[in-house]
Amino acid sequence: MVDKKLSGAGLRGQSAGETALCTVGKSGSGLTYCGYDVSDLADNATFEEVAYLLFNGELPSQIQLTAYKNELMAMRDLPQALKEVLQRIPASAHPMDVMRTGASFLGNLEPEEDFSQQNKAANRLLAAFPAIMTYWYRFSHENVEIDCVTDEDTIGGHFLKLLTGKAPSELHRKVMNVSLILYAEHEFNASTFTARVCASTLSDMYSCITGAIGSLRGPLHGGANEAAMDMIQKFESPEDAKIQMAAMLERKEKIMGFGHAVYRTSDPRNVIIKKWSEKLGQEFGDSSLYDISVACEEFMWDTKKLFCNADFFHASAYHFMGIPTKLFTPIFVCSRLTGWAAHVMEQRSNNRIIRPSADYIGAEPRSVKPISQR
Ligand SMILES: CC(=O)SCCNC(=O)CCNC(=O)[C@H](O)C(C)(C)COP(=O)(O)OP(=O)(O)OC[C@H]1O[C@@H](n2cnc3c(N)ncnc32)[C@H](O)[C@@H]1OP(=O)(O)O
Ligand SMILES: O=C([O-])CC(=O)C(=O)O
Repeated sequence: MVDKKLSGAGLRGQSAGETALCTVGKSGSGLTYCGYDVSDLADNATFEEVAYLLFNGELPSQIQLTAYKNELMAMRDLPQALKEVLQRIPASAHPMDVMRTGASFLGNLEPEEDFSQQNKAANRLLAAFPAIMTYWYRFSHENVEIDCVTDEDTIGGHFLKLLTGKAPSELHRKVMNVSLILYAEHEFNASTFTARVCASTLSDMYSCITGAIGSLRGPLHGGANEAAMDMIQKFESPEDAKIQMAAMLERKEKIMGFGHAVYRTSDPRNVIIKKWSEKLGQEFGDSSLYDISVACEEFMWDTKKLFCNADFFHASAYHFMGIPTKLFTPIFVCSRLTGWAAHVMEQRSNNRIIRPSADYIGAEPRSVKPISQR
Protein backbone atom coordinates (compact mmCIF):
# COMPACT_ATOMS: atom_id res chain seq x y z
CA MET A 1 0.00 0.00 0.00
CA VAL A 2 2.68 2.52 0.96
CA ASP A 3 4.41 2.13 -2.40
CA LYS A 4 1.13 2.11 -4.26
CA LYS A 5 1.55 2.88 -7.92
CA LEU A 6 -0.80 5.61 -9.06
CA SER A 7 -1.30 4.22 -12.53
CA GLY A 8 -3.14 1.51 -14.41
CA ALA A 9 -6.81 0.56 -14.49
CA GLY A 10 -9.51 2.92 -13.28
CA LEU A 11 -7.70 5.92 -14.85
CA ARG A 12 -5.59 5.93 -11.68
CA GLY A 13 -3.02 8.72 -11.57
CA GLN A 14 -4.04 10.19 -14.92
CA SER A 15 -4.99 13.85 -15.07
CA ALA A 16 -8.47 14.22 -16.54
CA GLY A 17 -8.68 18.01 -16.40
CA GLU A 18 -7.90 21.08 -14.30
CA THR A 19 -9.50 22.34 -11.12
CA ALA A 20 -8.99 25.32 -8.82
CA LEU A 21 -11.24 23.82 -6.17
CA CYS A 22 -9.23 21.17 -4.38
CA THR A 23 -5.95 19.33 -3.96
CA VAL A 24 -5.81 15.74 -2.71
CA GLY A 25 -2.57 14.32 -1.36
CA LYS A 26 -0.43 17.28 -2.41
CA SER A 27 0.25 19.75 0.41
CA GLY A 28 -0.28 20.49 4.11
CA SER A 29 -2.35 17.77 5.70
CA GLY A 30 -3.08 16.45 2.21
CA LEU A 31 -6.43 18.07 1.45
CA THR A 32 -7.14 21.69 0.59
CA TYR A 33 -10.28 23.51 -0.60
CA CYS A 34 -9.47 26.64 -2.66
CA GLY A 35 -6.08 26.79 -0.90
CA TYR A 36 -7.34 26.27 2.66
CA ASP A 37 -6.24 23.20 4.59
CA VAL A 38 -9.22 21.04 5.53
CA SER A 39 -8.09 20.85 9.18
CA ASP A 40 -7.96 24.67 9.32
CA LEU A 41 -11.48 24.84 7.88
CA ALA A 42 -12.76 22.14 10.27
CA ASP A 43 -11.34 24.07 13.26
CA ASN A 44 -12.19 27.59 12.21
CA ALA A 45 -15.07 27.67 9.74
CA THR A 46 -18.67 26.56 9.40
CA PHE A 47 -20.05 24.35 6.63
CA GLU A 48 -22.00 27.31 5.23
CA GLU A 49 -18.72 29.26 4.91
CA VAL A 50 -17.18 26.28 3.09
CA ALA A 51 -20.18 26.06 0.73
CA TYR A 52 -19.81 29.77 0.01
CA LEU A 53 -16.07 29.28 -0.56
CA LEU A 54 -16.61 26.46 -3.04
CA PHE A 55 -19.29 28.37 -4.96
CA ASN A 56 -17.51 31.74 -4.94
CA GLY A 57 -13.78 31.00 -4.58
CA GLU A 58 -13.42 33.12 -1.40
CA LEU A 59 -14.58 32.84 2.21
CA PRO A 60 -17.47 35.21 2.99
CA SER A 61 -17.38 38.32 5.18
CA GLN A 62 -19.79 38.30 8.14
CA ILE A 63 -22.32 40.32 6.12
CA GLN A 64 -22.07 37.93 3.16
CA LEU A 65 -22.37 34.88 5.43
CA THR A 66 -25.46 36.20 7.21
CA ALA A 67 -27.11 36.96 3.87
CA TYR A 68 -26.16 33.52 2.52
CA LYS A 69 -27.50 31.67 5.57
CA ASN A 70 -30.75 33.63 5.39
CA GLU A 71 -31.06 32.79 1.71
CA LEU A 72 -30.58 29.08 2.43
CA MET A 73 -33.00 29.09 5.36
CA ALA A 74 -35.70 30.62 3.15
CA MET A 75 -35.28 27.78 0.63
CA ARG A 76 -35.72 24.82 3.02
CA ASP A 77 -39.37 23.88 2.60
CA LEU A 78 -40.37 21.25 0.04
CA PRO A 79 -43.08 21.70 -2.60
CA GLN A 80 -46.27 19.74 -1.84
CA ALA A 81 -45.82 17.66 -5.02
CA LEU A 82 -42.39 16.52 -3.84
CA LYS A 83 -43.76 15.63 -0.40
CA GLU A 84 -46.40 13.49 -2.12
CA VAL A 85 -43.74 11.69 -4.17
CA LEU A 86 -41.67 11.07 -1.01
CA GLN A 87 -44.75 9.69 0.76
CA ARG A 88 -45.09 7.08 -1.97
CA ILE A 89 -41.54 5.73 -1.59
CA PRO A 90 -41.63 2.61 0.62
CA ALA A 91 -39.73 2.28 3.90
CA SER A 92 -37.79 -0.57 2.30
CA ALA A 93 -36.25 1.76 -0.31
CA HIS A 94 -32.56 2.59 -0.14
CA PRO A 95 -32.29 6.17 1.17
CA MET A 96 -29.79 6.97 -1.59
CA ASP A 97 -32.51 6.12 -4.09
CA VAL A 98 -34.76 8.53 -2.21
CA MET A 99 -32.11 11.26 -2.54
CA ARG A 100 -31.74 10.50 -6.24
CA THR A 101 -35.50 10.72 -6.79
CA GLY A 102 -35.73 13.86 -4.64
CA ALA A 103 -33.03 15.67 -6.65
CA SER A 104 -34.48 14.52 -9.94
CA PHE A 105 -38.09 15.39 -9.07
CA LEU A 106 -37.15 18.85 -7.78
CA GLY A 107 -35.55 19.36 -11.19
CA ASN A 108 -38.96 18.75 -12.76
CA LEU A 109 -40.70 21.24 -10.50
CA GLU A 110 -38.07 23.97 -10.48
CA PRO A 111 -35.89 23.36 -13.56
CA GLU A 112 -32.66 25.21 -14.13
CA GLU A 113 -33.77 27.13 -17.24
CA ASP A 114 -30.30 28.40 -18.11
CA PHE A 115 -26.85 28.53 -16.54
CA SER A 116 -27.48 31.97 -15.00
CA GLN A 117 -29.61 30.02 -12.49
CA GLN A 118 -26.86 27.58 -11.49
CA ASN A 119 -26.18 29.09 -8.06
CA LYS A 120 -29.90 29.19 -7.30
CA ALA A 121 -30.29 25.52 -8.27
CA ALA A 122 -27.25 24.48 -6.19
CA ASN A 123 -28.42 26.46 -3.16
CA ARG A 124 -31.94 25.09 -3.48
CA LEU A 125 -30.63 21.52 -3.37
CA LEU A 126 -28.31 22.36 -0.47
CA ALA A 127 -31.23 23.82 1.49
CA ALA A 128 -33.71 21.07 0.58
CA PHE A 129 -31.66 17.86 0.91
CA PRO A 130 -31.93 17.50 4.72
CA ALA A 131 -35.72 17.71 4.44
CA ILE A 132 -35.88 15.36 1.45
CA MET A 133 -34.08 12.70 3.48
CA THR A 134 -35.84 13.18 6.81
CA TYR A 135 -39.35 13.84 5.43
CA TRP A 136 -39.25 10.47 3.69
CA TYR A 137 -37.55 8.72 6.61
CA ARG A 138 -39.94 9.87 9.30
CA PHE A 139 -43.03 9.42 7.14
CA SER A 140 -42.13 5.90 6.07
CA HIS A 141 -40.58 4.69 9.34
CA GLU A 142 -42.49 6.61 12.04
CA ASN A 143 -45.67 7.64 10.25
CA VAL A 144 -44.89 11.27 11.12
CA GLU A 145 -45.36 14.08 8.62
CA ILE A 146 -42.68 16.56 9.66
CA ASP A 147 -42.56 20.32 9.21
CA CYS A 148 -39.60 20.81 6.84
CA VAL A 149 -38.72 24.21 8.30
CA THR A 150 -36.79 24.63 11.57
CA ASP A 151 -35.28 27.58 13.41
CA GLU A 152 -31.80 25.96 13.39
CA ASP A 153 -29.55 28.34 11.48
CA THR A 154 -26.96 25.74 10.40
CA ILE A 155 -27.52 22.93 7.92
CA GLY A 156 -26.14 20.36 10.38
CA GLY A 157 -28.39 21.54 13.22
CA HIS A 158 -31.37 21.72 10.85
CA PHE A 159 -30.83 18.11 9.76
CA LEU A 160 -30.57 16.85 13.35
CA LYS A 161 -33.69 18.71 14.42
CA LEU A 162 -35.68 17.38 11.45
CA LEU A 163 -34.54 13.87 12.31
CA THR A 164 -35.39 13.91 16.00
CA GLY A 165 -37.88 16.77 16.37
CA LYS A 166 -35.66 18.12 19.16
CA ALA A 167 -33.00 20.84 19.28
CA PRO A 168 -29.60 19.11 19.08
CA SER A 169 -26.87 19.56 21.70
CA GLU A 170 -24.01 21.95 20.99
CA LEU A 171 -21.65 18.97 20.65
CA HIS A 172 -23.87 17.31 18.03
CA ARG A 173 -24.25 20.58 16.11
CA LYS A 174 -20.48 21.00 16.14
CA VAL A 175 -19.75 17.44 14.96
CA MET A 176 -22.30 17.64 12.13
CA ASN A 177 -20.68 20.90 11.04
CA VAL A 178 -17.22 19.33 11.02
CA SER A 179 -18.48 16.22 9.25
CA LEU A 180 -20.16 18.25 6.51
CA ILE A 181 -16.93 20.20 6.01
CA LEU A 182 -14.85 17.01 5.78
CA TYR A 183 -17.12 15.46 3.15
CA ALA A 184 -17.66 18.64 1.10
CA GLU A 185 -15.12 18.29 -1.69
CA HIS A 186 -12.53 15.84 -2.97
CA GLU A 187 -11.31 16.69 -6.46
CA PHE A 188 -12.01 14.12 -9.23
CA ASN A 189 -13.48 11.31 -7.12
CA ALA A 190 -15.96 9.01 -8.90
CA SER A 191 -19.16 10.91 -8.08
CA THR A 192 -17.69 14.33 -8.85
CA PHE A 193 -16.28 13.05 -12.10
CA THR A 194 -19.76 11.72 -12.93
CA ALA A 195 -21.15 15.22 -12.34
CA ARG A 196 -18.47 16.77 -14.54
CA VAL A 197 -19.03 14.31 -17.39
CA CYS A 198 -22.73 15.12 -17.29
CA ALA A 199 -22.02 18.88 -17.11
CA SER A 200 -19.70 18.60 -20.11
CA THR A 201 -22.68 17.72 -22.32
CA LEU A 202 -24.20 21.07 -21.21
CA SER A 203 -26.87 19.25 -19.23
CA ASP A 204 -28.71 20.87 -16.31
CA MET A 205 -27.59 21.02 -12.67
CA TYR A 206 -30.25 18.58 -11.43
CA SER A 207 -29.16 15.90 -13.92
CA CYS A 208 -25.52 16.32 -12.91
CA ILE A 209 -26.35 15.98 -9.22
CA THR A 210 -28.73 13.05 -9.76
CA GLY A 211 -26.01 11.15 -11.63
CA ALA A 212 -23.45 11.95 -8.93
CA ILE A 213 -25.77 10.55 -6.23
CA GLY A 214 -25.91 7.28 -8.18
CA SER A 215 -22.10 7.09 -8.22
CA LEU A 216 -21.75 7.94 -4.53
CA ARG A 217 -24.22 5.19 -3.58
CA GLY A 218 -21.80 2.29 -4.16
CA PRO A 219 -19.89 0.69 -1.25
CA LEU A 220 -16.51 1.42 -2.84
CA HIS A 221 -17.30 5.15 -2.55
CA GLY A 222 -19.79 6.90 -0.21
CA GLY A 223 -21.63 3.73 0.74
CA ALA A 224 -18.57 2.64 2.74
CA ASN A 225 -19.62 4.51 5.92
CA GLU A 226 -22.78 2.41 6.14
CA ALA A 227 -20.91 -0.79 5.32
CA ALA A 228 -18.29 0.02 7.99
CA MET A 229 -21.06 0.47 10.56
CA ASP A 230 -22.63 -2.88 9.66
CA MET A 231 -19.24 -4.50 10.12
CA ILE A 232 -18.17 -2.96 13.46
CA GLN A 233 -21.59 -3.65 14.99
CA LYS A 234 -20.95 -7.36 14.50
CA PHE A 235 -17.74 -7.26 16.54
CA GLU A 236 -18.18 -8.02 20.24
CA SER A 237 -14.88 -6.59 21.49
CA PRO A 238 -11.55 -5.23 20.20
CA GLU A 239 -10.11 -8.77 20.36
CA ASP A 240 -13.08 -10.21 18.48
CA ALA A 241 -12.68 -7.45 15.85
CA LYS A 242 -9.10 -8.54 15.17
CA ILE A 243 -10.03 -12.22 14.89
CA GLN A 244 -12.96 -11.55 12.57
CA MET A 245 -11.03 -9.12 10.40
CA ALA A 246 -8.22 -11.63 9.99
CA ALA A 247 -10.82 -14.14 8.77
CA MET A 248 -12.28 -11.57 6.36
CA LEU A 249 -8.86 -10.88 4.88
CA GLU A 250 -8.24 -14.61 4.64
CA ARG A 251 -11.46 -14.87 2.60
CA LYS A 252 -10.15 -11.95 0.44
CA GLU A 253 -13.04 -9.71 1.50
CA LYS A 254 -12.71 -5.94 1.25
CA ILE A 255 -12.82 -4.13 4.57
CA MET A 256 -15.02 -1.10 4.08
CA GLY A 257 -13.72 2.23 5.36
CA PHE A 258 -10.08 1.35 4.63
CA GLY A 259 -7.77 2.27 1.78
CA HIS A 260 -7.94 5.03 -0.77
CA ALA A 261 -7.47 5.55 -4.49
CA VAL A 262 -5.10 8.52 -4.03
CA TYR A 263 -3.78 8.81 -0.46
CA ARG A 264 -0.88 6.49 0.28
CA THR A 265 -0.41 6.39 4.04
CA SER A 266 -3.35 8.24 5.61
CA ASP A 267 -6.53 10.15 4.87
CA PRO A 268 -6.27 13.57 6.57
CA ARG A 269 -9.98 13.57 7.36
CA ASN A 270 -9.65 10.47 9.54
CA VAL A 271 -7.70 12.00 12.41
CA ILE A 272 -10.29 14.79 12.64
CA ILE A 273 -13.44 12.67 12.70
CA LYS A 274 -11.72 10.08 14.91
CA LYS A 275 -11.16 12.72 17.60
CA TRP A 276 -14.83 13.72 17.48
CA SER A 277 -15.94 10.09 17.56
CA GLU A 278 -13.96 9.60 20.78
CA LYS A 279 -15.62 12.66 22.36
CA LEU A 280 -19.07 11.48 21.27
CA GLY A 281 -18.40 8.00 22.67
CA GLN A 282 -17.57 9.54 26.07
CA GLU A 283 -20.72 11.64 25.98
CA PHE A 284 -22.76 8.58 24.90
CA GLY A 285 -21.53 6.79 28.03
CA ASP A 286 -20.39 3.66 26.20
CA SER A 287 -17.38 3.99 23.97
CA SER A 288 -17.04 0.28 23.14
CA LEU A 289 -17.78 0.95 19.46
CA TYR A 290 -15.00 3.53 19.43
CA ASP A 291 -12.58 1.08 21.10
CA ILE A 292 -13.53 -1.58 18.54
CA SER A 293 -12.92 0.92 15.73
CA VAL A 294 -9.48 1.75 17.12
CA ALA A 295 -8.66 -1.98 17.23
CA CYS A 296 -9.73 -2.30 13.57
CA GLU A 297 -7.49 0.63 12.63
CA GLU A 298 -4.48 -0.89 14.42
CA PHE A 299 -5.08 -4.33 12.96
CA MET A 300 -5.42 -3.12 9.36
CA TRP A 301 -2.29 -1.01 9.59
CA ASP A 302 -0.24 -3.76 11.26
CA THR A 303 -1.31 -6.50 8.87
CA LYS A 304 -1.93 -4.76 5.53
CA LYS A 305 -0.58 -1.20 5.93
CA LEU A 306 -4.10 -0.09 5.08
CA PHE A 307 -5.39 3.04 6.83
CA CYS A 308 -8.85 4.38 7.70
CA ASN A 309 -10.39 6.66 5.10
CA ALA A 310 -12.90 9.43 5.86
CA ASP A 311 -15.72 6.92 6.18
CA PHE A 312 -14.49 4.63 8.93
CA PHE A 313 -14.77 6.74 12.10
CA HIS A 314 -17.78 8.52 10.66
CA ALA A 315 -19.65 5.27 11.31
CA SER A 316 -19.18 5.32 15.10
CA ALA A 317 -19.52 9.12 15.25
CA TYR A 318 -22.90 9.13 13.51
CA HIS A 319 -24.02 6.13 15.55
CA PHE A 320 -23.19 7.90 18.84
CA MET A 321 -25.33 10.83 17.63
CA GLY A 322 -28.30 8.48 17.22
CA ILE A 323 -28.38 8.68 13.43
CA PRO A 324 -29.82 5.55 11.79
CA THR A 325 -27.18 3.72 9.73
CA LYS A 326 -29.20 3.90 6.52
CA LEU A 327 -28.98 7.71 6.60
CA PHE A 328 -25.16 7.83 6.74
CA THR A 329 -24.57 8.03 2.99
CA PRO A 330 -27.42 10.52 2.39
CA ILE A 331 -25.66 12.88 4.86
CA PHE A 332 -22.62 12.58 2.60
CA VAL A 333 -24.89 13.76 -0.25
CA CYS A 334 -26.00 16.83 1.77
CA SER A 335 -22.34 17.78 2.05
CA ARG A 336 -20.78 16.68 -1.25
CA LEU A 337 -23.51 18.51 -3.16
CA THR A 338 -21.33 21.59 -2.63
CA GLY A 339 -18.29 20.00 -4.28
CA TRP A 340 -20.36 18.50 -7.10
CA ALA A 341 -22.11 21.78 -7.91
CA ALA A 342 -18.85 23.75 -7.73
CA HIS A 343 -17.30 21.30 -10.20
CA VAL A 344 -20.31 21.58 -12.52
CA MET A 345 -19.87 25.37 -12.51
CA GLU A 346 -16.13 25.03 -13.10
CA GLN A 347 -16.65 22.58 -15.96
CA ARG A 348 -19.17 24.91 -17.57
CA SER A 349 -16.81 27.87 -17.29
CA ASN A 350 -14.27 26.21 -19.59
CA ASN A 351 -16.08 23.35 -21.25
CA ARG A 352 -15.21 20.72 -23.77
CA ILE A 353 -17.30 17.56 -23.88
CA ILE A 354 -15.56 14.77 -21.91
CA ARG A 355 -15.17 11.94 -24.33
CA PRO A 356 -12.11 9.72 -23.85
CA SER A 357 -11.08 6.89 -26.15
CA ALA A 358 -11.07 3.15 -25.53
CA ASP A 359 -8.55 0.46 -26.46
CA TYR A 360 -10.52 -2.06 -28.49
CA ILE A 361 -10.10 -5.69 -27.33
CA GLY A 362 -13.09 -7.27 -29.11
CA ALA A 363 -13.62 -9.55 -32.12
CA GLU A 364 -11.92 -8.98 -35.46
CA PRO A 365 -14.16 -7.48 -38.17
CA ARG A 366 -16.73 -10.07 -39.35
CA SER A 367 -19.94 -10.16 -41.35
CA VAL A 368 -23.46 -10.98 -40.20
CA LYS A 369 -24.50 -14.57 -41.05
CA PRO A 370 -28.16 -15.11 -41.91
CA ILE A 371 -29.96 -16.11 -38.69
CA SER A 372 -30.70 -19.63 -40.05
CA GLN A 373 -26.92 -20.33 -40.18
CA ARG A 374 -25.99 -19.16 -36.63
C1 LIG B 1 -15.12 8.80 0.84
C2 LIG B 1 -14.62 7.66 0.01
O1 LIG B 1 -15.17 7.37 -1.02
S1 LIG B 1 -13.25 6.91 0.55
C3 LIG B 1 -13.32 5.29 -0.14
C4 LIG B 1 -14.42 4.49 0.49
N1 LIG B 1 -14.37 3.10 0.05
C5 LIG B 1 -14.03 2.09 0.88
O2 LIG B 1 -13.74 2.26 2.04
C6 LIG B 1 -14.09 0.70 0.27
C7 LIG B 1 -12.88 -0.14 0.66
N2 LIG B 1 -11.70 0.32 -0.03
C8 LIG B 1 -11.48 -0.03 -1.33
O3 LIG B 1 -12.23 -0.81 -1.95
C9 LIG B 1 -10.28 0.55 -2.04
O4 LIG B 1 -9.27 0.84 -1.10
C10 LIG B 1 -10.62 1.83 -2.84
C11 LIG B 1 -11.81 1.58 -3.75
C12 LIG B 1 -10.99 2.97 -1.89
C13 LIG B 1 -9.41 2.25 -3.63
O5 LIG B 1 -9.20 1.25 -4.59
P1 LIG B 1 -7.79 1.07 -5.32
O6 LIG B 1 -7.19 2.40 -5.60
O7 LIG B 1 -8.02 0.15 -6.45
O8 LIG B 1 -6.97 0.34 -4.17
P2 LIG B 1 -5.42 -0.01 -4.13
O9 LIG B 1 -4.82 0.10 -5.49
O10 LIG B 1 -4.85 0.80 -3.06
O11 LIG B 1 -5.42 -1.51 -3.68
C14 LIG B 1 -4.21 -2.12 -3.42
C15 LIG B 1 -4.43 -3.49 -2.83
O12 LIG B 1 -5.01 -3.36 -1.53
C16 LIG B 1 -6.22 -4.06 -1.46
N3 LIG B 1 -7.16 -3.27 -0.73
C17 LIG B 1 -7.41 -1.94 -0.90
N4 LIG B 1 -8.35 -1.55 -0.05
C18 LIG B 1 -8.69 -2.64 0.67
C19 LIG B 1 -9.62 -2.85 1.68
N5 LIG B 1 -10.39 -1.87 2.13
N6 LIG B 1 -9.72 -4.09 2.22
C20 LIG B 1 -8.96 -5.09 1.77
N7 LIG B 1 -8.06 -4.95 0.80
C21 LIG B 1 -7.93 -3.73 0.25
C22 LIG B 1 -6.68 -4.18 -2.89
O13 LIG B 1 -7.56 -5.27 -3.07
C23 LIG B 1 -5.38 -4.35 -3.61
O14 LIG B 1 -4.95 -5.67 -3.48
P3 LIG B 1 -4.39 -6.48 -4.74
O15 LIG B 1 -3.22 -5.67 -5.22
O16 LIG B 1 -4.07 -7.80 -4.17
O17 LIG B 1 -5.53 -6.49 -5.72
O1 LIG C 1 -11.37 10.72 -3.66
C1 LIG C 1 -11.89 9.59 -3.71
O2 LIG C 1 -11.62 8.75 -4.58
C2 LIG C 1 -12.89 9.18 -2.71
C3 LIG C 1 -12.99 10.11 -1.55
O3 LIG C 1 -12.24 10.03 -0.60
C4 LIG C 1 -14.02 11.14 -1.58
O4 LIG C 1 -14.71 11.31 -2.58
O5 LIG C 1 -14.16 11.85 -0.57
